[in-house]
Amino acid sequence: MSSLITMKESMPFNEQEKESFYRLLNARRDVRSGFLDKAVPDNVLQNILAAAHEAPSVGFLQPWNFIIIRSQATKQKIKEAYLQAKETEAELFSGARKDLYESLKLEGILEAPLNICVTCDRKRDDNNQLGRSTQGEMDIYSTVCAIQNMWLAARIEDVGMGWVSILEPMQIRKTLDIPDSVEIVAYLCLGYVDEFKDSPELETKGWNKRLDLEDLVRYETW
Ligand SMILES: Cc1cc2c(cc1C)N(C[C@H](O)[C@H](O)[C@H](O)COP(=O)(O)O)c1[nH]c(=O)[nH]c(=O)c1N2
Repeated sequence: MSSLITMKESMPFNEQEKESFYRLLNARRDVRSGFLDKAVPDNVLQNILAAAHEAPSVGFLQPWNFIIIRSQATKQKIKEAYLQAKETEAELFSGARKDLYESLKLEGILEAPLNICVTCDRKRDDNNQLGRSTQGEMDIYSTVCAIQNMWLAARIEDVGMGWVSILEPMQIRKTLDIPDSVEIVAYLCLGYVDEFKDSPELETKGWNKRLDLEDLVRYETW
């Protein structure tokens, strides 16, 4: 594990560090294509997982698990599940919107050397209700915080990461033998890539635009 990750820092961040951090936020991308045939070394994977494990979690539950998938046979089953789910999702669109949907590359399951399924154990530390007695889904939100940390760590390690949610959770559960009490939060594809794009692909391909931040911020009440 990298010493950078375990180092406890009480010092404020200097200007260069701040600049790097904001550059990282800006440079993070969801990556679904351009995966290279190059393995992610164990120490790099460890850094990404350690970053996830640094995430905040309600009641300090740390409700996450990470299933590391390298088997091409398993990936193939997940890819089939994706194709099924995508066919159903495509029915939601018509005309030019459907054509655009069909033209998008929305996963990199087979090409990415590494797939990771991130789960939330809903029974972990069951008696520890701190922070979630009124909002029971806080353990899931905590797991999403871990995934965002992975996204950032992957980017700084030069590893592309994409989130594939066009999947029926039941199919993932069956393929990966995940117990019922464990919620599937994310299916991720990771690997070195030929490039990180400057902007979200869904923006450059005309699916959606980045909203103006000022339109989203309200003061005092809704
Ligand atoms: C919870 C969740 C689930 C998904 C995604 C994201 C998140 C947060 N995204 C990626 C999404 O399209 C992407 O984040 C946005 O388009 C913005 O692009 P950047 O992430 O900034 O590159 C995504 N992309 C995709 O091609 N297939 C998918 O199934 C999903 N699923």
